[in-house]
Amino acid sequence: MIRVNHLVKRYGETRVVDDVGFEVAEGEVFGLLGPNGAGKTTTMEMIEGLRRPDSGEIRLFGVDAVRHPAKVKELIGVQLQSTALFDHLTTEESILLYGSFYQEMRPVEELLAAFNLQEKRKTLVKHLSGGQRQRLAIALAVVHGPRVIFLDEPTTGLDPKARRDLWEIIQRLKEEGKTLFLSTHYMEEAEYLCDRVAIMNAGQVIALDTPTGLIRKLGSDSIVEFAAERNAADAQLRQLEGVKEVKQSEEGVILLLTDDLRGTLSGLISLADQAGLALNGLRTRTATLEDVFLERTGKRLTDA
Ligand SMILES: Nc1ncnc2c1ncn2[C@@H]1O[C@H](COP(=O)(O)OP(=O)(O)OP(=O)(O)O)[C@@H](O)[C@H]1O
Repeated sequence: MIRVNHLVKRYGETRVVDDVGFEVAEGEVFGLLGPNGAGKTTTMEMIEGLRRPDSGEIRLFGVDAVRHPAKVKELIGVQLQSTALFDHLTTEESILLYGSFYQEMRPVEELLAAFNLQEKRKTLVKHLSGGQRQRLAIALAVVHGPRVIFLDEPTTGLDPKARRDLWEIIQRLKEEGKTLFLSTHYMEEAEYLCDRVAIMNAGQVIALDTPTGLIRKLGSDSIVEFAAERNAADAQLRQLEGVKEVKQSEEGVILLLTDDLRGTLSGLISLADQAGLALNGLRTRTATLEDVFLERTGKRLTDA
């Protein structure tokens, strides 16, 4: 349904999208995960026909999106930034206005219900909460019933409850059979929502798989974390039972990636006694996409 090959976009000397390629299947929730500036928006907007690539191929439903951007726009739904909404229209008026841009539109009632906005139908957009604005922005993207919907960082800036509500809406769209293409810098969001995730860093796709597939490739299912004042025991840490990798974040937190949590912990406690290591804030957790990012780039997603 979406096929991207060797996509490149340069601004000045910098290749902000640098030879990106992937395919998205019908009905899939596909995510671009990466830190700010990784090139996610630029990639999405080239697929949406809003920016022109310097080179590469983009096909949507078999249509060449680089040569026929206008044709592509009819087939897709793009979530507007919530700042692009008209503050002086009501929720219902906004839906009717956007619907009027298309030959056919979904009934207003159905959209208000699907996006949990019935009680806000007569409310001016400027009086909606952040979560309500985001829900409206997505309602407007699907007003004409597109098969594929693009959501650029749909939950950025929302509180946890509003984020959860939006996740539910995204899952319902998936259940309706829509294809969803979303970008996010929240790894839990990518893990929770996406069937497959392309991790982007500095313009490139550095990993692409299902969230569980990406984590499985780490070869370690658990992480042991603690803060240590010094890195003296590094070599010994590497030799602990089960440890596949030792990483140290900039704030001095040591992470042990392990496939034998029990063995690693008991070895670590003995080592701490022998070497006088204080294991401040010691905790264990299961591996996440954050660890995949750290393993590939040496940086934390949140610090990158
Ligand atoms: N029109 C432009 N002119 C020059 N540089 C640009 C332009 N648009 C984007 N860039 C640069 O391209 C890089 C990628 O930007 P992009 O917005 O695609 O990243 P992103 O991964 O979506 O990040 P964010 O989450 O911050 O939106 C950034 O370094 C950005 O400064």
